[in-house]
Amino acid sequence: MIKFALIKERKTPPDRRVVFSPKKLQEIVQKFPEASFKIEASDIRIFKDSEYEEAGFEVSQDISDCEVLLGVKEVPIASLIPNKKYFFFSHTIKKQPYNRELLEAILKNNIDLYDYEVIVKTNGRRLIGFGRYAGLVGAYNCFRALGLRDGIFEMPKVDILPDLKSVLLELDKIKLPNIKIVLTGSGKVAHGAKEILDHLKIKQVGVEEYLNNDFNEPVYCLIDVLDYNVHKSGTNITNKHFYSHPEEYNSNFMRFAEVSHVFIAGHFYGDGAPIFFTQEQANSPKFKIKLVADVSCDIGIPIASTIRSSTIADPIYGYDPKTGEEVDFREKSAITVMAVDNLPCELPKDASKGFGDMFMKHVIPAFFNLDIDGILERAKMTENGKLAERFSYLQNYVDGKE
Ligand SMILES: NC(=O)c1ccc[n+]([C@@H]2O[C@H](COP(=O)([O-])OP(=O)(O)OC[C@H]3O[C@@H](n4cnc5c(N)ncnc54)[C@H](O)[C@@H]3O)[C@@H](O)[C@H]2O)c1
Repeated sequence: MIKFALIKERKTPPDRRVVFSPKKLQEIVQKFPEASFKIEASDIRIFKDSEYEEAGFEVSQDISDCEVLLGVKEVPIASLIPNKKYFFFSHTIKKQPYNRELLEAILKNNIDLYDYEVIVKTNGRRLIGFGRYAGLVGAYNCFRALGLRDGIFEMPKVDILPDLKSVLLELDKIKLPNIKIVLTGSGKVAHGAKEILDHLKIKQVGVEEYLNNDFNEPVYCLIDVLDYNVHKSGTNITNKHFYSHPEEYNSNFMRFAEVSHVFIAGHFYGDGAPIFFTQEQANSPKFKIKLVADVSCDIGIPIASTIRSSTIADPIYGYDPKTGEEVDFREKSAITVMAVDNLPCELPKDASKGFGDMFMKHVIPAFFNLDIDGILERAKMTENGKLAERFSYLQNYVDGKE
């Protein structure tokens, strides 16, 4: 028998998401009778404690008898229970300075940490994440910002809507002007954003058509790394080559910036990759983009206008390309920016359900099939108070030496 617990989220601002809904848990225990689940009491979770109890699960303040603890966001150091297996987004794999002490505490407390970001296939492709919901909410927020800025329509904020269905109903009420939208990426975020564009029946066009033609309807173009970067030799190789040698490429994004009104950023930006546009480029008379919905949300470097992340409470700001400073998003000279970095939190019920489906499909079986596909092995960052081999590159970071 493996005893799992759904732990309470303790980060501020409160995160209402959870790994499994009560219904999903019922499905799991039916399929895997050797799994049991206890729920740590929480007054902020999107599903109430009483809903788990009604589904037949024990809710308690004490989950210390459980072996595998499942959370979403970082667990505060003071709340870590030693000698457990934890699953959560630790935000340490890129050596994020603000979580160095957390990883150090995880090692000191002999915790086995499994991070959702490294639950991957053998080819390294991620299996689990909230990306789709970030893309869905990010694209919705993009049109909400457009409506507010240009005074052409008003849309409610997603976090006051109950679910995705209501979000789609709100989109049905708007009419877009004849804009050109460029959407970057090829993963879950980009595809989530694409779902919204397709729901709005915006026409998708190919790169050449997008760059060269005018349209009498709104259109979008979905572009990937070799569309917006070009190898220094002038001949592009493969996406894989770009991922491993980004420094051999130059940005080719300006050709899109010169014809697009809106940029929805849904790509993954790897270290050393060419930047999308600089302040200087944003200042050039040819630069046309006036709204950036930056779901990728890498601050400061790749997209000059993303000078900070924004919040669900206050999602939109303006960027003045002349000064590089923040201004009111309604100012004529401004590029409007939406850069909320916790977008899936705006849709906690759907995001939790979707996440639970993926976790059930890709991870739960691994606990009961001796991990034949190596899913758990690859995702295990720490064991016996040490970093796993795959994560030994984090040693200097944990030791405070970089
Ligand atoms: N704002 C938010 O709330 C929010 C939420 C979730 C994700 N995100 C961010 O959105 C971005 C995309 O996330 P996702 O869920 O779509 O990721 P994903 O893992 O689903 O997709 C990433 C894509 O990028 C490609 N890729 C892999 N390595 C790359 C590299 N070195 N350079 C360029 N591309 C590479 C992959 O092949 C894949 O197609 C990430 O930066 C993520 O942090 C933001």
